[in-house]
Amino acid sequence: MVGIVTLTCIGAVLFATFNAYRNLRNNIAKAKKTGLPYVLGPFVPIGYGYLIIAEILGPLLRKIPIINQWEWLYLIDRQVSWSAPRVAENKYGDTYLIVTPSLIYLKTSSAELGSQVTSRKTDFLKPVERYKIVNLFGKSILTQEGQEWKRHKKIVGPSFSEKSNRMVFEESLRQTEGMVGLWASQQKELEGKGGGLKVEDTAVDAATLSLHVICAAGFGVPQLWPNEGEEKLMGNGVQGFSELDAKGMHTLTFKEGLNQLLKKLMWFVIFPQSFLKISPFKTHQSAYEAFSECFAYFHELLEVKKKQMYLGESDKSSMDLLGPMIKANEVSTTKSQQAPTLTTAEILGNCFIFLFAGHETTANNIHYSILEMALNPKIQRHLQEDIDGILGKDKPISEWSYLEDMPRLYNSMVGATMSESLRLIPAILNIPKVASGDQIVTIDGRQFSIPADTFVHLNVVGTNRNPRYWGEDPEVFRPERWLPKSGNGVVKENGNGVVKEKVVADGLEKASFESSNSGTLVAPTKGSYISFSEGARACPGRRFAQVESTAVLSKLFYDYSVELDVSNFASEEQLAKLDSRGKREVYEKARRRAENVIGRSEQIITLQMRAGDYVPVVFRRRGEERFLGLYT
Ligand code: HEM
Repeated sequence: MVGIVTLTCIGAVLFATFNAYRNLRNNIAKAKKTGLPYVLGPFVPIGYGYLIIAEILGPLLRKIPIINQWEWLYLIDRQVSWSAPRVAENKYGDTYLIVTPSLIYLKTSSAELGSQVTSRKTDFLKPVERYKIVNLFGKSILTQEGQEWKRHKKIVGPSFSEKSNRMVFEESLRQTEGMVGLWASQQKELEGKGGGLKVEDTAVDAATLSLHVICAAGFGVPQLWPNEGEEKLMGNGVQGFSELDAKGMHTLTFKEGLNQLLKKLMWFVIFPQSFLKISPFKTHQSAYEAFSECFAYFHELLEVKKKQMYLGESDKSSMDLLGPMIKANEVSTTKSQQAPTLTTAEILGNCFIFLFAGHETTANNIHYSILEMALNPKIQRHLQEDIDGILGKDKPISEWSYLEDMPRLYNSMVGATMSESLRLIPAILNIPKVASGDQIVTIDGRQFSIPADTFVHLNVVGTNRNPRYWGEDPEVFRPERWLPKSGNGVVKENGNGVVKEKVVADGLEKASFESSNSGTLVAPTKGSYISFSEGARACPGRRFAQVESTAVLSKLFYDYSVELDVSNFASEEQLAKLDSRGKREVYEKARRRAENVIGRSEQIITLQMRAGDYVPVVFRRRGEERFLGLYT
């Protein structure tokens, strides 16, 4: 008996090995035909199984002599585009393949190829089966392809309107005041004595702020900071959603539920919900609790909103992201054949996707932009000069105008700063696509045939830092490159390496902030700035995020300057004895540490600082800076 089992096992292994060998040979033949450079390997970290194997096996194999020379080992590091930007591209060129027995993988940092991939939406599909995990509440625009995606897009797309952008602007300003109010309440004694507002980890507060903005502008349920009273809601709160304590049968507040679910989402990747529900581990139980609380809240929210619509309050500003979906749901329940419809589960699915796709991404952009300002005092001063020039002195946020001020702020150093920050530190490292059949593409005037089912990764960092499009200093944080007429270092190409004239403003900026009379930001070469992706599947929340970041950064830097906290490198007494040069040396130490910490960032869902990493900063009232004046 044992003999038969052993023989069967050996037979199965031999068969699998032979099959793998045969497939590899086939794939090598296809790869050779493309004419693109390729590297061989047993697998690529696509899919959770391979990802886990790569995470465990990669570091082990990299320690073994001779084996550690294998290029493949470095290419499969899922952080490689961030941790070693453009190293592979410098060796193989902007486009290369990894060939394995199970698939051909293509990675590209070419704007020309990227544009073809994103614009040929039926030739290169989104591998939506890999996004299934976020179908926790129902299918959504993110997790659908083809006709189904079109149906979602038709309904969800109009949610991102100018009306909702205006709400985002106003809410972001209010929330920035709320966040600063929290910092001030935590350290009253420091401010006013020139001590400033010390913030240990800006990422945490930026995440809360961003969640508050989506809750209010997206779902009409404004939120409070812990130090604020309910009077701050000015009657706009929604019972059961806006309070600081859980009400009724709920064990978590709406905000706690969302926060907890977004933080613990990875558990739903690893285990089925049914297991998390009965798991003896606390962290699993709280992940499940967050899910079921959110499920209940989303249902209740729909009811509240439907009631508002029924009562003729559909124009209430809070209807924006949800309104079009609820209307489509009403159509679906009345079985009208005319308009596209959405089921209740699909509305919940899309609500969750807005939170999932829009919350951490925007928060990270705000967080890293603030840190870049602390690292680059001269740029910070330029930013503040622009803000002052646009807003004048002492303008309360109630007088900031979305139509007048927003476009001017966006098209100034403010928009330039967040765009530059997102160019160098994008939220997502790779944008995945799959070739739906053999596809002919053109790169530098040559045609290549990409085999069917090739898995494509558009390398966001590799593209955004490609010297071909970004001039001689693509690694340098230089927001001025986005401003027109500044020797901006954005190279316009026609795809054959021929430099064309510089062009300003892509369609989006023009359409979005059209009342601008202050010029527009430089539009990079098509396909060379892909932090929001491009084409039909580009981020629909782009303007939402841009408006939010613009408002937050403008308000913060209108009132405050940010400096790195140097208390780990010199005490107050030591600082008092130092001359300018000595103080600058201390600041440089803090800068080196901060750059190190930022460099260690990693992509879990989005690119963010590692758990336990943070860069403490101090916000000081304008005119009370300690270190910025040392950099003239
Ligand atoms: C700085 C902030 C943001 C960045 C960098 C960003 C980036 C992206 C990228 C790269 C994609 C394409 C992903 C892919 O193809 O795999 C995407 C898709 C998406 N984003 Fe954003 N996003 C941001 C903010 C937002 C916001 C605020 C929302 C909503 C409120 C949002 C909603 C979505 C949705 C629904 C999709 C899926 C679109 C589709 O598949 O058709 N994003 N985003």
